[in-house]
Amino acid sequence: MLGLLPVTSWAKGASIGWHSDDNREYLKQRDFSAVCYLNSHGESFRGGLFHFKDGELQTVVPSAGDLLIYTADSNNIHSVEEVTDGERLTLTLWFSRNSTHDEDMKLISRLSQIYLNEESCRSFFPFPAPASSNMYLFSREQSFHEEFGINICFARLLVLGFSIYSSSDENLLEERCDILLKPLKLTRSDKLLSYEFSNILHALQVVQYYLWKSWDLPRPESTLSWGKVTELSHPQKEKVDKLKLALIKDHKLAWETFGFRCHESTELQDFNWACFSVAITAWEDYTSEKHKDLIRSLPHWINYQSIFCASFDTV
Ligand SMILES: O=C(O)CCC(=O)C(=O)O
Ligand SMILES: [Fe+2]
Repeated sequence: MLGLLPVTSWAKGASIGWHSDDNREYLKQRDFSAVCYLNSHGESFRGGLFHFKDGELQTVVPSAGDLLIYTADSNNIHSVEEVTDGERLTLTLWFSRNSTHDEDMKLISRLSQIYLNEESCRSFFPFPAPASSNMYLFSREQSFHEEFGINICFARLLVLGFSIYSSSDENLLEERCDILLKPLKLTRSDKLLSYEFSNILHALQVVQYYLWKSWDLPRPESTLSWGKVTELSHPQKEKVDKLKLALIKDHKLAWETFGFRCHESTELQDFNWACFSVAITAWEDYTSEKHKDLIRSLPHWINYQSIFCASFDTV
């Protein structure tokens, strides 16, 4: 029986002190923990070493593909050193002996509700629905107040050289982050792409996809397949700056948190809107393929009451 959190990103500054993984009343169902390291210490990040408090194995140096398994109780108190540079990526899983805590079934039932309803199946559009806007607030203080922090989606785009234009009313700026949950456009070096993204997550995912796949994407046609690019007018520029000021209260924090990724900006140096426009379509194709896979697999998952069907065939 399995519980999992999706990929965890440990940005610079992240750490966790001594703890066991079942150290809260609501975590008592955890029997075993498994951490799969998705990238390597020394290559992708510095710091972030894993330590056991007791026992023979004291320190684990994360290396891509390694899986660390231990009991979730106080026999295995552990900690993670502060990440001092780069981004540490892990996949964390918890196993329970108690089947009532099986998260597969919860997820399958949720997915069935969404996808076995024909109406929602037909109306599917592969754009991510953002969570509430304060989910994306980050600040140095524990209390994530928008007066001090940064909006992490916006900060990530900013560090990669993009900014955002929203044609929404001026007074929407008052609502700050909520503006990012509405349709918006991307700008870069005073140029504006007329294509309208559904929301900030849509824009961010296309940018990430472009960074990931830019070498594999088909060559752009001479004209942009999505919208056109214009020079930002003076009033538009003012609006872009106003939004930036409203969403990034702590500029230094934005760079500290995401700036290490700047090697990616070399890929963005000869940025080409036509290529980017190809990425918009390619991303849409990619996500709708994933969606089709999910619909195809769902009956099988329901049948087996599990998403992760391990095969025990001997080689
Ligand atoms: O990422 C790791 O190495 C361990 C993470 C951890 O201790 C936890 O998530 O409870
Ligand atoms: Fe832990």
